[in-house]
Amino acid sequence: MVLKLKCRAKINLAIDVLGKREDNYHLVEMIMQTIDLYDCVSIEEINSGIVIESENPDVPLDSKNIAYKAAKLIKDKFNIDKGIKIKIEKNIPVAAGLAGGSANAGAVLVGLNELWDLKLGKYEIMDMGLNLGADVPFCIMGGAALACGIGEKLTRINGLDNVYILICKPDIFVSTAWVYNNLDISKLNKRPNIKFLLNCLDKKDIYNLSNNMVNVLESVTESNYPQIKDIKKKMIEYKALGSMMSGSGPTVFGIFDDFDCAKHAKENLEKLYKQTYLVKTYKGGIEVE
Ligand SMILES: C[C@](O)(CO)[C@H](O)COP(=O)(O)OP(=O)(O)OC[C@H]1O[C@@H](n2ccc(N)nc2=O)[C@H](O)[C@@H]1O
Ligand SMILES: Nc1ncnc2c1ncn2[C@@H]1O[C@H](COP(=O)(O)OP(=O)(O)OP(=O)(O)O)[C@@H](O)[C@H]1O
Repeated sequence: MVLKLKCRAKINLAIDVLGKREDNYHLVEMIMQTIDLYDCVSIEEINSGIVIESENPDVPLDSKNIAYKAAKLIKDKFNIDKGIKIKIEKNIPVAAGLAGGSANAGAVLVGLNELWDLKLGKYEIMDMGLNLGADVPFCIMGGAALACGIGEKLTRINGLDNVYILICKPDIFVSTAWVYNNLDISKLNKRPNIKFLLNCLDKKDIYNLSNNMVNVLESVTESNYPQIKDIKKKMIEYKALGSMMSGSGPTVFGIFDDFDCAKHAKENLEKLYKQTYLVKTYKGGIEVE
């Protein structure tokens, strides 16, 4: 039996960093939003081992793949001696700040729970996901959330409802660890007002939301990669209500209230940056087909 799952990318509408834990992970306050840009992950039982298949050359096919780690975690925890073949059809840009790998890992946990009838509840799966990465629990939950702790303490919130999001990823590689390690918390001059932004979401005021988004990681990535400023400037020129870097970057997103403006922006940005996608925000998370 082959089980097929869709797993979606996220953007961050706000990121604040409040401190650092002893293990060097940072304490954050973030607004997370799922978007309808998804990878298709199919899983199939085999006799032994963990096999990863993907046609995208940027996706590792060995134990470095976070989907491999997810399968190993389940196999070890439940002493399962059967193997698994995981096929990843990538649509989410890799190393983008969109949590594509985390979404794949989430899909494997959700899929194996079903395939092997493990009877884990959603929160148990999310807890297991945290062992793989800070973004994994949110990818499993989906929709929109306020994320605290290192990103795992999630409170469901009213998110953006069917709003156009233009995603634009410059062709550069940014390491999440490098960005966090180069952030000087004592020197942050602009921080998000999370309460205000949550209030905007409650009132469906996407104009004030778009104008007041802040990601404190942006200045770190931006200082090394001028493309980020360039894309943000162009998004606004093309009439985005607001534009910001997602996660640790380098993807920049723009929020649009008008389809024609969003389409025009896409057509122009993709001449310079080929990984440009026009999508909408999404209410769900991982879905079994
Ligand atoms: C930037 C975001 O994508 C925003 O949603 C997340 O905070 C990062 O989540 P992620 O990529 O799932 O993070 P992980 O794979 O767990 O960690 C990658 C690296 O990022 C740093 N890291 C991550 C999350 C966090 N709260 N503090 C950190 O300092 C750590 O150096 C870690 O070694
Ligand atoms: N299943 C996977 N899909 C994509 N990349 C993967 C996967 N497994 C491991 N990787 C490795 O992880 C790195 C980060 O990829 P990913 O697409 O998850 O980044 P991201 O969007 O920045 O994630 P996040 O926002 O959670 O930090 C890549 O450089 C890639 O080599």
